[in-house]
Amino acid sequence: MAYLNFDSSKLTKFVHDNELAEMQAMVNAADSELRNGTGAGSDFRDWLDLPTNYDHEEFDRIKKAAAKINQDSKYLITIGIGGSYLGAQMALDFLHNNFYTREEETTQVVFAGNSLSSTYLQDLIELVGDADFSINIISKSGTTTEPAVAFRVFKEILIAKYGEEEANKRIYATTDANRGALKEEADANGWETFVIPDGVGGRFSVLTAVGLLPIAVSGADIDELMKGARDAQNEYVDADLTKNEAYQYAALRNILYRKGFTTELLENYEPNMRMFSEWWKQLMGESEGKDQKGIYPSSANFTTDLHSLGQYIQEGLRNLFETVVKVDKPTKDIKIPSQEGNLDGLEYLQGKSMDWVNTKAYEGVVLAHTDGGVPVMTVHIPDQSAYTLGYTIYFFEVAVGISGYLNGINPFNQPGVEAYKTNMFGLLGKPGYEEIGKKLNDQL
Ligand SMILES: O=P(O)(O)OC[C@H]1O[C@H](O)[C@H](O)[C@@H](O)[C@@H]1O
Repeated sequence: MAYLNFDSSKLTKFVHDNELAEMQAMVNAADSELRNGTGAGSDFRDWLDLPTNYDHEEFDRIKKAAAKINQDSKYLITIGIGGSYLGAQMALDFLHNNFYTREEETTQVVFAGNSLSSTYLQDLIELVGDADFSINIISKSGTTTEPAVAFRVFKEILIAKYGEEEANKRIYATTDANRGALKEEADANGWETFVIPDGVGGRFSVLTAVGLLPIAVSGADIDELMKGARDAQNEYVDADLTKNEAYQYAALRNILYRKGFTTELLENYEPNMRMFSEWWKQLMGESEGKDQKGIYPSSANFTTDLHSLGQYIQEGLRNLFETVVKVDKPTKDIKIPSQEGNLDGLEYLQGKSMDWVNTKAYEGVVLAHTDGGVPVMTVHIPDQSAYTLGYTIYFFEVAVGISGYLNGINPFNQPGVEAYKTNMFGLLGKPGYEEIGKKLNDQL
């Protein structure tokens, strides 16, 4: 059995025994497109062997930069959006205490540039106050509006606080190796730079410096993270569906999709995995939602959302399926105390582990939702270690590569995200976009 345990045993009501095997020929074709680069978007497959084929010199520099930041900064303002944000945030949440703060000992990693909210940015400025800080600006293109705005604001504060020379030592730029506005600015000012490799798209970049620097600054073990991903890279190579659980997941979600189950909910039973779902949503949504087709990636956080979305999932429109990422061994457990009088009626649970109760809730939900007509699959992950996270990241990355090719699309581009940007630039009066702006303003 693989390190992760993918459980599709509850799908029998929805998927016949023969169906998975009948996908094998299509999976072989998808595998060949992915591995041999014969599929669309083949220039963006370098994440496939990233865990074994990364820049070790840069990896060491990341650790050194993290150590320096830990010494000289109370805050690391990590600026980025989409693939240049979600991976780091989800890893920090996944790997740390729910009330994560490293303020007292070392550096608190905080995020900016992931929205256009002026209130958020001003709140962050007020949080940082007079404290020492550094900036990690992350942008593959170097031109994305949200991070560029936040960077301007914090750069100005940094220079005012430290003067240009010291400020230049406190800015770390993670961007393209050779091109782009950010690369140019970094070179001109002598900032330390880290590379987002050409062949790794933003949503596949968490195991590059994009994720690794903030994760290392947070004190998490990036060696273990890479080791987990490396072992997963070695695990999920066989195109044989009986042997490859990441491919099984990819094939089964396509089988379900073709039966009308067009929305997938990624679910967890740990509040600090909420952002894991947000990371997964970009990975799946940007990869698969194109050519007017694709599974819509959504999420739910349990047991919390059983008290809000639970009704819909149980009895609403039957286009949903669920993929649970279940932690088998919690980082911490608590025993439920006894209480005199038993007024809350919970005495039958006294002395029981709270995680056992959480797991019984999960089991009950799987059966109820299955009865209600919602297919449920589970990816069991052993714990919330850095190793497990690296492994799990790779599981979903390789699955979406196969899944995208199974559905006949290019899983590695994202042409659709430009449409709103063009409109926004027109409305903002960006030079070169005046005509578009004029037309749009007439429509408003
Ligand atoms: O890293 P950047 O070039 O700033 O891009 C950040 C994000 O924004 C874009 O709009 C894309 O849709 C994403 O795929 C990307 O991750």
